[in-house]
Amino acid sequence: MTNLLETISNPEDLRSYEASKLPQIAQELRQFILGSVSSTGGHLSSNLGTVELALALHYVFDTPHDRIVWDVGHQSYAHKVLTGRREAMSGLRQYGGISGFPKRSESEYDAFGTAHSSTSISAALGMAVAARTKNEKRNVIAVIGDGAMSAGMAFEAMNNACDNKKVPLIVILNDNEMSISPAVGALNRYLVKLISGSMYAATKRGIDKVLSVAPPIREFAKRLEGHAKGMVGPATIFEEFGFDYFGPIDGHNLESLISTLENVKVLAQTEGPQFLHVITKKGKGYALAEDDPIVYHGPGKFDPAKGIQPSTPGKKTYTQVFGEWLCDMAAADERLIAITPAMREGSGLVEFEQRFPDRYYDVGIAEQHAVTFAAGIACEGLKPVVAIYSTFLQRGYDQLIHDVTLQNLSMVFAIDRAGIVGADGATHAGVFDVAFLRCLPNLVLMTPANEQECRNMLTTAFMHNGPAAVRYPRGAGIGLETTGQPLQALPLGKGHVVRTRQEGLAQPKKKIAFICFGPLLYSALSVGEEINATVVDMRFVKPLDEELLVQIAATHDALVFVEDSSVKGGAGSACLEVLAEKNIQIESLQIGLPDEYVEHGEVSFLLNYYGLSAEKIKQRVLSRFD
Ligand SMILES: Cc1ncc(C[n+]2csc(CCOP(=O)(O)OP(=O)(O)O)c2C)c(N)n1
Ligand SMILES: CC(=O)[C@@H](O)[C@H](O)COP(=O)(O)O
Ligand SMILES: [Mg+2]
Repeated sequence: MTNLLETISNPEDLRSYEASKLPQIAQELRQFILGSVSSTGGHLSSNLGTVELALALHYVFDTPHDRIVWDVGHQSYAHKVLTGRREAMSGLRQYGGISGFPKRSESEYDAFGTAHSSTSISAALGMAVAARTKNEKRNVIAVIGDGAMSAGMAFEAMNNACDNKKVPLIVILNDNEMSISPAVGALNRYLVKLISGSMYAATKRGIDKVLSVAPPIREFAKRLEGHAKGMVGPATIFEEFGFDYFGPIDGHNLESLISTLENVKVLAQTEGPQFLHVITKKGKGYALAEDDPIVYHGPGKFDPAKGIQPSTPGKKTYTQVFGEWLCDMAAADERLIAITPAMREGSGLVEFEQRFPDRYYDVGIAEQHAVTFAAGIACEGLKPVVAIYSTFLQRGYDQLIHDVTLQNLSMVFAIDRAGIVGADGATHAGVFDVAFLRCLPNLVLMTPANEQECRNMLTTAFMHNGPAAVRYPRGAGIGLETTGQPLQALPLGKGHVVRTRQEGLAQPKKKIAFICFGPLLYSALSVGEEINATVVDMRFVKPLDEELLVQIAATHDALVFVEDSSVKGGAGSACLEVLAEKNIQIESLQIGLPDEYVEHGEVSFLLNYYGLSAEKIKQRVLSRFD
């Protein structure tokens, strides 16, 4: 049988097929995604779940003239394949290859860049308003998951959407009852009720087969009228927001999807904002992913025939170090409360939830709420630990200022994924936190160079009377064993000298000192050994060990600041501010991430690319000072 997927270079090709061919294309597409993602790594479960939806959308709508905004965008692989990037999928998330998320610069079909959740309805509404203002006939579709729908931004957008009456906005809720871990919260419970209620009503009334075939347009119109007159039972929350609501329908039934979308398309142009609720299965079509969509949410490479195999334990990741510390600290101090905005697995909280369920809060994709919720807990004398990725803390910045640091509340921010994160790229790189945190009064900010320091810093943060943050990277440390180590705090604002340059050696001509923040200390140390430089582990970005800095400046000819965060506004800049204030002049070089967005790719490759590998650090230092 001819492989139809291979004949499709763009959605026009897809639209040239009879609808009866779509199930075959869906099957080929699903197989392709499984084969492709298992050979590159990437987001699998969500993509297997949206194959039919992507096909139906590109079949019914006139893309790229009509706009599709994929929320988070981790489910956009089928869309990528159908829009000319089938071959490029082999380079997915690798340096120079295509992104794992929609990206405007990558394709005209990527209407909006996404990766951080819950932006789709706002962006789509903006596009729909623009279309109406410019008198362009265009449909704009936001595809948003049930997890992403839990965030404040999605509600802010819905709150605003129907005030802009008659804009051609279509919101599709892709409901698979999962976030990365099981979806949480009242909205999730409401959706579950909505699904079971609708199915019940449909069966009882024997009218539209809600989960199989969609009603024709006159049935849609009848239902709209019925809702308006309050005849079809209570309105859904989405109708209360002002949308026309349809569904739930089976998001794997192409016939139903296509006829429903055709109807919704007409209604959006005449009636304004439409809301379609589709039910999908995360991991659909690959039994292992259906059974465990969490493990297959974002796997590395694996053999699809065998599935993901247990790996031989290697060095512990910082996430594991944090997860262990959290359990140890919770056992030692019952004031500890752990909070995650929907990142239980990624942040290392699985064991904590099992052991301390009463002190565990998954608040959904709600970083702003997570921070202020923790602030409230801190006001009452308990000790919240907010486990959050650096990039997602960006969402909670005002809360961090206004609710936490301004009130000098005692709480801990365990900031994971600081620095370069690798395959997720620019949207997820944790490179701005040092710059945006170090300017906040009252906040203590620590950068561990290794696992033991990480554990000690978390303890320091926990014991500190005020807000404190520890930022640590994705992946493993140097291999220090922290299990069972005492919970020991460090002296506040004190760095330490790891290596002292030896006097009397000929090379290099200048006395150089590396002033390091975080895990790049070990790259600097290996260069320091080679070129006979002093190496300092500063530990604290705030408060800075000014005394040590001044002393090192007084005894060296040049300072090299090393950090895995943005040079602009970074820790090196903090040191230079102190030196300038004290009128100390010394040659210096700042090594960190440049004033540009970090690409996706392997971490080791990117470190080298951005001049942060030991080899590149050496080259840069010698070419500057030797
Ligand atoms: C602001 C923000 N917080 C957290 C995440 C991490 N994250 C990515 S996907 C995801 C779950 C999304 O669930 P849903 O929208 O239902 O999509 P599904 O994974 O079920 O396909 C989370 C929490 C993110 N991308 N953005
Ligand atoms: C799409 C998204 O935001 C997450 O799935 C993210 O890709 C997870 O990253 P980690 O693999 O670092 O947990
Ligand atoms: Mg979901």
